[in-house]
Amino acid sequence: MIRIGTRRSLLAMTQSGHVADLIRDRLGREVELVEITTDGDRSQAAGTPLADTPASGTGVFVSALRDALLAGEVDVAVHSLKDLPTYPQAGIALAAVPEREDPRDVVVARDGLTLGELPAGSRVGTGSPRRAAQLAALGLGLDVVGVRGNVDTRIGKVRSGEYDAVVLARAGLARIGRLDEVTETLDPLQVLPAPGQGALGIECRATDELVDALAALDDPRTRAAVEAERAVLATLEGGCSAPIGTLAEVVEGDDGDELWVRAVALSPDGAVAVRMSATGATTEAVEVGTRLAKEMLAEGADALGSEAGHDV
Ligand SMILES: NCc1[nH]cc(CCC(=O)O)c1CC(=O)O
Repeated sequence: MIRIGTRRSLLAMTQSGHVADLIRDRLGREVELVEITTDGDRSQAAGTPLADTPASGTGVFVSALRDALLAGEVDVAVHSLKDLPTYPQAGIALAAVPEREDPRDVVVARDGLTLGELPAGSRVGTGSPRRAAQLAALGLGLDVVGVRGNVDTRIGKVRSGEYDAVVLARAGLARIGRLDEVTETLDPLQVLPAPGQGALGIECRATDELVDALAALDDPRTRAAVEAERAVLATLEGGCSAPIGTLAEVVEGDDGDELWVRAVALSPDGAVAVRMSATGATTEAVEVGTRLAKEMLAEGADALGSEAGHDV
């Protein structure tokens, strides 16, 4: 019996349930979901929501699941990959990255509108410096305002008229069956997603026999893409604190599959951006991402500061 530790939120339960199905179908093993209540959940219940990925350090949600793994209370933890820090955690293995959902950001706006149709001064909610900077860079005169809470809470602020629109990850809406709320899917040409967005990270204890078994759930194309994106993030984080968007895709090259990686680093107000791309072998994902980020730092990304630091 494999025990999967999960938070109680709808998105977490859906993601854990999806991985439970994969383990049953592909490994033929029995699975049980074990609920883990985190400090973050308690503080949300008490009415003071925390950011699930603070500007520095590992998010409270990620930490609680890893603690349960290391204590032997559960055998597997499922995370949104974009919530996982780039540096490894002692004793924990990232055993599998299954096939990714659509990584793009989407708009949920009043009256079925797109960003371009919203009048200047419209209130657009996002808690992410990456989204805020890229929205500002569109030059539409939108009023970008902070928003916290789960997906339902955020959509509710559009329904109630408090905001004209919110920007969210398409993958989160897809997983909880709310894609019908989407009024526009943002082209990565304009808004690049967070590193790892739309992908899941499946962790287990590094010494567990499960490391080898779970490898069967790994999708090599997704793994290559997210390794490149996380290398971009890790390298840029070392040299600047600007909001970052990046997307790696496996595309058809002259000699078969190759990785195509796009990335942007922006000043927090979106006024200055360094936007570049790189291609390379799918087997050299980390190298491609690292090289791209180093070029971006040399092109001025190192001077794009943000007190808010990194968020998703
Ligand atoms: N930090 C919030 C978070 N973490 C993962 C997702 C969505 C699912 C994903 O990107 O895999 C979201 C919500 C959002 O950004 O809209």
